[in-house]
Order: sequence, then structure tokens, then C-alpha cells
Amino acid sequence: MAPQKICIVGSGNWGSAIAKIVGNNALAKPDQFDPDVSMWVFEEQINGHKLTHIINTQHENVKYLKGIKLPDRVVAIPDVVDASRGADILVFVLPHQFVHGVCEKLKGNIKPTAVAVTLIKTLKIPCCKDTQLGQHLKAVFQTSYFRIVVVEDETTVEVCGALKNIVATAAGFTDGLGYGDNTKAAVIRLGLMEMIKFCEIFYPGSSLSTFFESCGIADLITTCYGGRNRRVAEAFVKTGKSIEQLEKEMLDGQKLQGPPTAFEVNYMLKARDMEERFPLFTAVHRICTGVIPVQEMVQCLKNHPEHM
Ligand SMILES: NC(=O)c1ccc[n+]([C@@H]2O[C@H](COP(=O)([O-])OP(=O)(O)OC[C@H]3O[C@@H](n4cnc5c(N)ncnc54)[C@H](O)[C@@H]3O)[C@@H](O)[C@H]2O)c1
Ligand SMILES: O=P(O)(O)OC[C@H](O)CO
Repeated sequence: MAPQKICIVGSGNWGSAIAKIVGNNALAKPDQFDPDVSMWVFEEQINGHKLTHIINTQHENVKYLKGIKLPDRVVAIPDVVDASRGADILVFVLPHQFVHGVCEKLKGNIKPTAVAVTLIKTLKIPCCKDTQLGQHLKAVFQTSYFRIVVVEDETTVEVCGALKNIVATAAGFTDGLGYGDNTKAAVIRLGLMEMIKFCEIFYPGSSLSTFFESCGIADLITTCYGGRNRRVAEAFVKTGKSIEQLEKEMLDGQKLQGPPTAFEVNYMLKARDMEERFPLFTAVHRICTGVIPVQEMVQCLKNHPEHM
């Protein structure tokens, strides 16, 4: 098989981090991959210079991953159709709210044999279930410091990634309200229970063991202690500013996934009259949309179905 061309669709914080990993792997495995990796960059001006120009000359995404050098042969391209032209592997890594618009542009403009990998945390993307292809794609991402496990329960992996952002938002509210570690642990536990229940109901067939992979409990802990959703949610309580305003002020262009995911999940719960069975997901949505004050969050969890 000829070396495969890789395009990274996205260039935010995670997009840039994965560009470093993928770019180095492509250089190290020229028999498998074209060493030139393209990266679609949503163009913006930084101190009067185009971000693509800065990345292509300084080999650093100075806005979204400051201080980390990207491999020289990762090339930033501002047009997504140009960036993906001729690519065999498209790595999607952009905030989920922009996926639809980007895919509309790509429709009819990519190699018919191209495969897509999504690193996006969302509920929306149907994935293929090809373990052979999974092993091949593992070579794109695996490094000595970034280990990949190929699992067949791909829906649960993706849904875990999306739902943990809601739990992280709740954890941030807890921190902002000044509660201690026991309350936060209770929120994380109930959040995990709701994640499992949500998968059971909406995506039957998921395996409980998947929640013990990195995508489950490990990502949940990371995001509830260190993530952007947690940080902004804490500031929401402490400052009284809106989530939108804090996202702009605190994240410098990076995007929160928790509040929009809570909105999407609430839409699914409401449609099945199931809000009461998911008090944590429901409370986060109601707080983010101003329906209830954040001070009511813990009250909403006191009669959680897990306690009945
Ligand atoms: N950052 C992490 O640690 C991390 C880890 C794992 C997964 N993820 C997931 O990866 C995905 C991408 O997150 P990220 O952290 O790379 O992004 P980010 O939040 O750091 O960056 C936002 C990106 O959106 C782009 N953008 C802004 N307006 C746009 C528009 N109108 N159209 C298209 N793009 C626009 C920006 O240029 C920037 O590249 C998300 O689903 C996230 O949950 C993130
Ligand atoms: O910073 P957050 O809260 O968007 O979380 C980032 C990653 O998803 C954690 O793996």
C-alpha cells in the first residue's frame, strides 16, 4: 500500500497537540504515511499576522498551544477543502458545534476512499466498526507517551467523551459554591451513574468495562479537576457573569463543550420525558440556561434515583 496522506481537520488546543503526535509518527513511518501532514486552521489574525503564516514559519500554534513546537512538515492551510485534498485519513478534532458546517464544505470534495477518525467529544458522529482499520489507525496516534487501546464499543467511547463535559460543569459549580471534596466526589459518582444509565437507555449494548477505559473514569477525573469546563463553571458561580462572557474572557478562543452538550442531552431526555431520571444532567442544563440558580444544584441531587 502506498504511504497514506493524513489531514488534521482542526487546530485548537487538542487539535494542535495531536498534530504534534501525528506529524512525528508520519515522519517516523514513511513506509506507512506521507511525512507531509496538512492541518486545517480556522484562520485568524494574531498581532497583525495570519495564524497559518505563524504556524508555517514558527512551527507553533501560538494561540491554542503556546510553547509547543510542531513538526516542520505539519502544514497549516486555511481552506478546509484544500487541506483535505488527496487525504486518505481525515482526523476530525474541532469543537462539536462546528462539525456540521465543516462537513458541508467537505461533501463531494474528499477522496472517495478516505477514512475519518473523530477525536471530538460529541453525541452526533456515526462511527464504523472495523477492528482491522482500528489497528492500522493506531499507528497514526500511538507513541511511547500516548498509548492507544482499540475497543469495539466505539459508541460508548464517544458518548463518554461528550457526557463527561456535563459532569465537569457540575464539578465546577460545586467548587464555585465552596463545597469540599466529599460533595465533589458525590457529584462525580452520580455523574458517572448518569453516564452509564444514559448509554444503557439511548445506546443499548454498551459494555460496562468501557467506562473503566481512559475515555470513562480517567477522563472524567481529569476534566472534573483540571478542565476548562470546570474552571469556567467555578468562575460562573464566583463572578455572576454569564457562561458566554466567561468563555470569551477566560479561554481566548477555546470552546466550552459542557453547556451545549447539556442542552443537546436535555433535548433527548425531554423527548422521552426522562429529565427526572437524570437530575444532574438536567440541573446543569437548567443552571446554564438560567432556569434555576446554581445554589439549587445540590438540592436537585438529594433525591437522585441512585439514592432510592
Ligand atoms: N483540549 C483537550 O484537552 C481535549 C482533549 C480531548 C478531546 N478534546 C475535544 O477535541 C475537540 C476540539 O477541541 P480543542 O481543544 O482542540 O479546541 P479548542 O476549544 O482549543 O479551540 C477552538 C477551535 O475552534 C476554532 N474555531 C473558532 N471559530 C470557529 C468556526 N466558526 N468554525 C470552525 N472552527 C472555529 C478555533 O480556531 C480553534 O481552533 C472538542 O470536542 C474537545 O472536547 C479536547
Ligand atoms: O478542558 P475540558 O473540560 O474541555 O476537557 C478537556 C478534555 O476533554 C479532557 O480530556
